[in-house]
Amino acid sequence: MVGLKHLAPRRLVIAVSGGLDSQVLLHLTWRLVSSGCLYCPVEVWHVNHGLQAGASTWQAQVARLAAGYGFVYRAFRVAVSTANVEAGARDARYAAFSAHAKSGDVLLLGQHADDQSETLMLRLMRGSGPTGLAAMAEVRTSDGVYWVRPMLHIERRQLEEYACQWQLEPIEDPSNALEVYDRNYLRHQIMPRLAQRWPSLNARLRRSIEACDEASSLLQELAELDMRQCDWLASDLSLALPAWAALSQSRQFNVLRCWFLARGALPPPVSVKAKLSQFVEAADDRQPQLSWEGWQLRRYRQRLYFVPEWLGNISLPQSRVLQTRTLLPYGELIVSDVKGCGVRADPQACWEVRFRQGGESWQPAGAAHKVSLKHYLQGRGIPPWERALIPLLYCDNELVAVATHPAQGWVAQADECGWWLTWQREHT
Ligand SMILES: Nc1ncnc2c1ncn2[C@@H]1O[C@H](COP(=O)(O)OP(=O)(O)OP(=O)(O)O)[C@@H](O)[C@H]1O
Repeated sequence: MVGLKHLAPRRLVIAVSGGLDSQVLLHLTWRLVSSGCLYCPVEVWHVNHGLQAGASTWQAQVARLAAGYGFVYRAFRVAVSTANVEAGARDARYAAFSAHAKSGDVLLLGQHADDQSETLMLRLMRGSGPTGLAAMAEVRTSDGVYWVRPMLHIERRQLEEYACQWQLEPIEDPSNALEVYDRNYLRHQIMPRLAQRWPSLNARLRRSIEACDEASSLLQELAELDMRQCDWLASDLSLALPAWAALSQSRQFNVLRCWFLARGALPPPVSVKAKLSQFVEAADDRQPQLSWEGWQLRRYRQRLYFVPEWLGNISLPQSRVLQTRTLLPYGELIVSDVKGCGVRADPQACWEVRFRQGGESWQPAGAAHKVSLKHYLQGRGIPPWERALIPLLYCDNELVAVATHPAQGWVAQADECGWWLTWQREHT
């Protein structure tokens, strides 16, 4: 198995459906463990999608398998949305794995070379670009968890021979025969014909996959360079509009695509792309915006912002009593003691966090007199859609501090000692 011996996991988890691939994966792992090549706790995880009559029987069969190999066994029951059963089952399964995996875990999945070729073909049919056509990654990390597919270079035929040699008894999922599912249709009707005409089909397709993977890495590197050039700020998800607009159109799209994918959002569809130049050229005071799939592109003072739509729909509390940690609907305020500068600490006073209603005024640190909050926020370049969300700190009904900059400490009135407030804002 590719690379598995070289991993040093905190815990090794094998995702086992009970089918051919995962049974071979399980057996190979057991051989590595029993020959002393792998020293770590090993667990077998099974997801019961509850979709088939045999689901509970399979769950029990996988439990027996795991016990036979001497591995810890865990099963998760998930609910699958029925709109698209195939994708729903996969999403529910990956969500269950993500929810239970911990940083340092290595999670093994049993996809093989034929699965990889099918994935490429499915993505071609969907019109994917280089990133999609790079198909499944052999190793991917997320939140410290390694998702590894060690059998991507092994053909299904080889797995069948292995299963036969070791007398494994894979569970046959009857839904694998249903050609209403695109993958099954490809597997049964298309791939065998292609392989007849072009022998070593998987190896041929793998060359394209590798070329796409390389092209995708280059596009990512170019996007990172361009984003730096465009003064991209992670703190407020924005970049400089003039620098971005000066790029060629392909590089503009490339920046947006990589930017959005990194935030877990879908890249802009063709309909949005077609409106981009109009959006860039619109006058500032028109407050132009483009929306798709729960996200918006907005402009403010020569910067381009990528804003999650839910931000506009948050229901904010009228007021919250300030605590050492005050949880707000999209972030947290943390109070710590400081010397030299801070909000003057008076534990006897009534401290509250509120949000903007309009008409507020206050006296920022160093200012000779009070200013309107609206002008203050304009002066700090806070975009209009952000202003309602900024936590305001009140002491005995008087506005004393304003959290204008997420993810940074903020102070209002200088004093000998006091409180330092950190506003940790959640971005999606
Ligand atoms: N119900 C499940 N529980 C745990 N892991 C699963 C489950 N379904 C799939 N997997 C994991 O994902 C891999 C790829 O899944 P795929 O969608 O090809 O499912 P599959 O065809 O049912 O896999 P298999 O050939 O193991 O039956 C499997 O090899 C396995 O590691």
